[in-house]
Parts: sequence; structure tokens; C-alpha cells
Amino acid sequence: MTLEQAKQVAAYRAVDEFVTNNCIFGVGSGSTVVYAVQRLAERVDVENLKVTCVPTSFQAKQLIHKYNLTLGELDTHPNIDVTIDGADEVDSKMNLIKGGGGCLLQEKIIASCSKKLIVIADYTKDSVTLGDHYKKGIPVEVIPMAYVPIKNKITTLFGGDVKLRNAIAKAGPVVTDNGNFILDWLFPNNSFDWEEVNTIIKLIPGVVETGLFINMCHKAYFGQPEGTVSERCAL
Ligand SMILES: O=C[C@H](O)[C@H](O)[C@H](O)COP(=O)(O)O
Repeated sequence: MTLEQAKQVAAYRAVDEFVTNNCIFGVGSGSTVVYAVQRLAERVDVENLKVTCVPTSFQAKQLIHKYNLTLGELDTHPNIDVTIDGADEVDSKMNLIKGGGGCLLQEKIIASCSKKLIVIADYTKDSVTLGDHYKKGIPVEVIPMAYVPIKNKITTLFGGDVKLRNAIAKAGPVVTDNGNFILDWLFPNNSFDWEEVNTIIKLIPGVVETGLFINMCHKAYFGQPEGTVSERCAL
């Protein structure tokens, strides 16, 4: 089974277990979520479900349009029943690193408005501690004019290295859906109290949001190499 198939089985399982008629559904971002939207579209079609979809990114909005799903927004649907989203890493305490694809801010806002945040991922995202597998660091979305002082403050406070994320098909930095930059903090060890780290980084002026999702995830599904799906629930 390929990694893509592992993502797909996790996504299908989550949509089948958590999407119900008349629900308000938060649509996450990234490559795994594509399978969740495909499965949702199938179920809406076959079961005639009524589901309103609130996107977490421009990509998610495009997916909602592509599959002819009903688009909602926080102005009209501020209380979301369930959000299904991907993650770059999930630790044994259900802390997440998100934002590898640059979409963390709207994802965290939507997750904070959701009764349940469900993560879907392939088996490579399943870790004991953050940093075991994901080596690209913790994404931090920042106001562009402040990226240098924020970079310096994070390394002074916690060590490691901080890199401004560069775009691939564009010269210069990645610009998020919100017009901001992304810093990736390559933390020096994995013995941090992530809740404390998250709070301290968020208090640096110019930081908009971090990719640390602490105490937000209700359940995670990991597609396995042999085609099964393992689950982890929050305590
Ligand atoms: O910025 C991107 C999001 O946080 C994604 O949900 C995360 O990077 C996981 O993406 P993928 O499903 O492509 O591994």
C-alpha cells in the first residue's frame, strides 16, 4: 500500500464515522484532506446528506467548490460540529504540528470553533514526541515586517534555528492566505513543554499563530502500510 492509499483509508474512516446529516463541517487543508472531501462528496450524493462546509484555507474552499458541496463561513456558521484535518505530526499526547503546507492560522481558528477536531494522516505522522519524524520544525505565521526580530527572539528564548520559509514556484518567501510569512523553528531537542512554548511564542509581538495545536485534537486516524487504520483518542 502506498502512502497515498494510507492517507485515503484514514480519511474515509474519519468521514464515515463523524459526518452526519445536517452537520456543519470544517474542511481542513493539505493532501490528506483531499480524500476526505472526495468521500464526503460521495456520501452527500449517495445518502442525500445536507452538510455545510466551512473551509480552513483557499485550497479547502476550492475543494468545496470542485465537489459542488455547500460552502459556509464563520459569519453564518460560527459553531462547527466537526472538523477533519491533516497534520504533519501527532505525538502520544495528541499534540500536533501543523502548517507544513502553510495553512495553520485559519485551521486553528476553525478548530477552535469546532466541537471536535479529527486528524487524518498516514502512519509516518504518528510519533511519541514531536520531532521524532517531522524534521522541518514548528511553523510560525508572522507579520512580514517583524520576521527578523521574531526569528531572533525565538532562538534567544529556546535555541535551535529559525528559517524564513521560501516559496518553490516564486522568488522569495511563502506568503500565506492571510498575507503573512512563515518561519520554521528547528527546535534543538524534543524535551520542551509544548503548551508553554506555544504560549510564549504567541506573546511575541508580530506572531500571528503557531503550528502547535495543543489540547485541540479529539481523535486521530492513521492509515497503516497494510491498509488498516489505527486510532488514538485524547485522554
Ligand atoms: O499547512 C498545512 C496543514 O496544516 C496540513 O493539514 C498539514 O501540513 C498536513 O498536510 P498533508 O495532509 O498534506 O500531510
